Order: sequence, then structure tokens, then C-alpha cells
Amino acid sequence: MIECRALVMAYGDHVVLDGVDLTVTRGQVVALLGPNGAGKTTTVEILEGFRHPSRGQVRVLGADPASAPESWRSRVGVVLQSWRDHGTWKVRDLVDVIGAYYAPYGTARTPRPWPSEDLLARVGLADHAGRRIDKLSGGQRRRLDVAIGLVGRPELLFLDEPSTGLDPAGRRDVHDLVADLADLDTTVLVTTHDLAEAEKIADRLLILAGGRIVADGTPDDLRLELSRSSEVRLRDRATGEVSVHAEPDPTAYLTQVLSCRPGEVEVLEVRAASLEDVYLDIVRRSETPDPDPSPSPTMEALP
Ligand SMILES: Nc1ncnc2c1ncn2[C@@H]1O[C@H](COP(=O)(O)OP(=O)(O)OP(=O)(O)O)[C@@H](O)[C@H]1O
Repeated sequence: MIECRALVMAYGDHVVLDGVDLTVTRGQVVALLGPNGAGKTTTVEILEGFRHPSRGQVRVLGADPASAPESWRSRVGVVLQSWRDHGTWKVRDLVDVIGAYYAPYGTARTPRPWPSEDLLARVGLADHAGRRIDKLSGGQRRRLDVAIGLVGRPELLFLDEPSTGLDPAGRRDVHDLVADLADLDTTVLVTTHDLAEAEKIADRLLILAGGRIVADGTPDDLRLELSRSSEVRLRDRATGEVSVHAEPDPTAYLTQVLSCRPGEVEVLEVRAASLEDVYLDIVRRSETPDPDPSPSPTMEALP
């Protein structure tokens, strides 16, 4: 679905992307994370064909996005930050009009557009189909953004900060919707600052920092491969004394403790590094030059 090799993007002298390699296969939900200014939007705009890279190869759905024909664009959906135009239009009318552009690109396998009533029900706007867009709440507007990104039944969807401005129920709806999309064989690339969201909706996380992809894996991969140690807390049944241990291999440690001290441990707690710990650690190390010239083992451990 997406293939980038040695992607470089410079704005004048400012090199933002410095050799990004990236492959995304069909059906994946991939979250692109990174600190402010890391180049997430730049990357996504290149993949969408809105920006030309300085160097490198980019293929999206088998074509170069910068020169791909309109039929290619009909297979790609984009959810930008909030839809602010056409405030006096009704929700259903906007979805109908934009959906009509996709009609010539429908196939027997993928009829286009997605029928408005069904789509609006899917994004939780069925009761607001007849409302003016400027009368929607922020969360309802966000749902409309998602509907517009989906109306052409894209094979590949770019989602920018999907749940910004949504309440917890709205966030859950959007997350469920993304899960449904994966079931419908839609590949999703989502940019977000929200680690909890990324962990919930994505089956693969990419961290962009220092101009490159510095981590790539499932949330569990990242935690397991990058956490140096887990915290193990034990309370002795007899004395009530609590001891805390930092253990690189908590399973081996616990097996040993429980077999050597049967019945002596009353309370046992293991806290793995959180995804946030891991994320901050990766970003810090990729942005701070390492005084030790040997490569970081944790970075090398990633696929
Ligand atoms: N059109 C432009 N001209 C010059 N510099 C730009 C332009 N667009 C982005 N930049 C710079 O490129 C860098 C990356 O910007 P980009 O918006 O891609 O980052 P981002 O990871 O999406 O950031 P954020 O998380 O803050 O949205 C920033 O330093 C930004 O100032």
C-alpha cells in the first residue's frame, strides 16, 4: 500500500526527513508518532501527493503520488483537521455532493460512494443528517470529517489526529470505527500525539524523530524490546517488608523467587515500562547525540 525508500525532505537548509524507509501492507492500521516538528505532516503530505520530496522514492497504491491520476486519488481518503467550509450546508448534502465525485470510480467489488445514510449512521451522525454544519458541536464536526474521508470507500485512509476535540464516548466511537475499517480491508495511516489512542487503534506504531523512523513495531514489541527492566514489588508475608527490584527478565526472577521462597511472598506486583516511558526514551535518545559512538542496542533490536 505504501513504500518509501530513502525519503529526504528539506525546506531550504532545514532537513526534516533524512532517509525515511517505510513499508505498509494491506489491512494494517499504522500510527505515526513523533514530537512536534518531527515531520509527520510532511511525510503524510508527500504520501498524499500534496508535497514533493527533495529525494527518494515513494509509491502509494503502486503509483507515484505526485503524478498519479484522478482514479488513484479516488482510492485514497484523507481526514484533515476539522471541516470548516460550507457552514450553511446540511450535513447530508455535503456528504452527497462530495460522494458524487466518487461515483465514476465505483466497481462491482467496491461500489462508490458509500451511501450517505449508512455512512452517517456509521459515524454517529444519523440524527444530525439534516442539520447545518455550523450548528454542529466540535465532536460532531469531527465525525463529519471522518465521514468525508470515508465517503469514497478508500482502500487507504490518512487520518490526522482522529479524536481531537471528542469526548470519551466520541473517542470510543471513532476508535470502533477505525477497527471496523480494518475489518473492511481499509489500510489506515493515522498521525496522533495520543499514545493511548495509538496503542488502542493501531496494530503497528512508527516513531519518527531526528528525520528517521527510529522505532517500528506493535505496542507490545516496543515495550518488550525497548524496556530495559520492569519493576517488581514483593511484600514478605511474615515481616510485611516491601522490596522493589528493577529486573530485565521479570519472569525468570519471579520463577526463582517463588520457588526459593514458597509461601513467603504475600503481595507481588510487576509494572512493565509504559508505552509513554518507552516513547519518551526513544525520542530523547534519537534527538540527543550519544557520547558513546557505538550504536544503541535497543534501536538495533527493532525490526
Ligand atoms: N512549508 C514549510 N516551509 C518551511 N518549513 C516547514 C514547512 N512545513 C513544515 N515546515 C517545518 O518542517 C518541520 C516539520 O514540520 P511538520 O509539520 O511536518 O511536523 P509535525 O511532526 O507534523 O509537527 P506537529 O506534531 O507539530 O504537527 C517543522 O520544523 C516545520 O517548521
